[in-house]
Amino acid sequence: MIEAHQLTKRYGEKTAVDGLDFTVRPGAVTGFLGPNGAGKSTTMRMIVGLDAPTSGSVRVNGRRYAEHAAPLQEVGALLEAKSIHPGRSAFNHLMAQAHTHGIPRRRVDEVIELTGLQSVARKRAGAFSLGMGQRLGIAAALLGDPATVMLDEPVNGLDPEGVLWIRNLLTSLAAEGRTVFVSSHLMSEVSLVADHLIIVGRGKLLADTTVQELVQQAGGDVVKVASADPSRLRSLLAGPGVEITGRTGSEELLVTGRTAREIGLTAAEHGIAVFELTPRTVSLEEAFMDLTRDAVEYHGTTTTTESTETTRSAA
Ligand SMILES: Nc1ncnc2c1ncn2[C@@H]1O[C@H](COP(=O)(O)OP(=O)(O)OP(=O)(O)O)[C@@H](O)[C@H]1O
Repeated sequence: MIEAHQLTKRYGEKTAVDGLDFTVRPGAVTGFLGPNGAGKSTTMRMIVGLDAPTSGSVRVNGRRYAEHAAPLQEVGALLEAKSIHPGRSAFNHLMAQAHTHGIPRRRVDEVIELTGLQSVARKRAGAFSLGMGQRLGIAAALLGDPATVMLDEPVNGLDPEGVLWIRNLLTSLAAEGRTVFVSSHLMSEVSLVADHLIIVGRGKLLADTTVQELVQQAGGDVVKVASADPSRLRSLLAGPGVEITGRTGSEELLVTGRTAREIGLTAAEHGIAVFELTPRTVSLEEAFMDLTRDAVEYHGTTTTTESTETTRSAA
């Protein structure tokens, strides 16, 4: 369990983390999302005591990191890939850590197997590919068999096989009842593994939600319907919780709050010919971008110039 309370970090004039309140619970994967520079890495460094909060606090499994007698057994973290002595073998790197923390050699063998490093464990870590380096970092994070596992951008630069491996690992760690906290700036990646989402922008909490709720908030599922009589269909479909958008003069309507089946049946009942009926799920990426738009530091330029008219009925 990770509990942040009004967690704040300033570097001079810059507020990197701004009054964050959140709880990361055991038994689930929680995604920590935000655009570049949102404060994710700074937050994670404070969780493991590598940076001190300017104000506020963060606790892991009920205590501040420094208050734990055996912190490696409480929280395992992958914060920066390849922060390893390049001349040392993977095995020796893990053994050195195990020694200093009173962890038996058996556990070193276990994490080497768990991360699929058996064949390269005796090779110099300096010669490792990015993927192997990530696996070694994860092996080190899991060494203390910690109840809380925290990974900063673990899939960065990995090939598809490595990405899949990390996804499966995160899911199984959560299934074992651990607290799993994983950061990314890619919604598409996190949504595949995370049950819960904590979204930040410019150091502030933007959402503490689930994938499903986020889609709902972003307008839920939309159905596109093209018909012979859009204005009649529009009034037939109107009702509580229904939103209908359509360009003037177009035969297409975008409907939220009615299923494709309901729309098809209504059209058939009233003899309105339908040319197209397409359910469209709001992409998570769109929902995420909507939420973080104001928090992104550097924007590209895009413009939309469609004129639309909206029928919205009160829920
Ligand atoms: N040691 C530091 N000194 C000064 N500013 C810092 C320091 N560390 C981070 N920052 C600033 O704080 C903000 C948050 O940075 P942080 O690395 O935590 O963001 P992030 O969400 O992890 O971003 P990314 O996805 O790019 O890694 C950024 O504007 C960054 O420039």
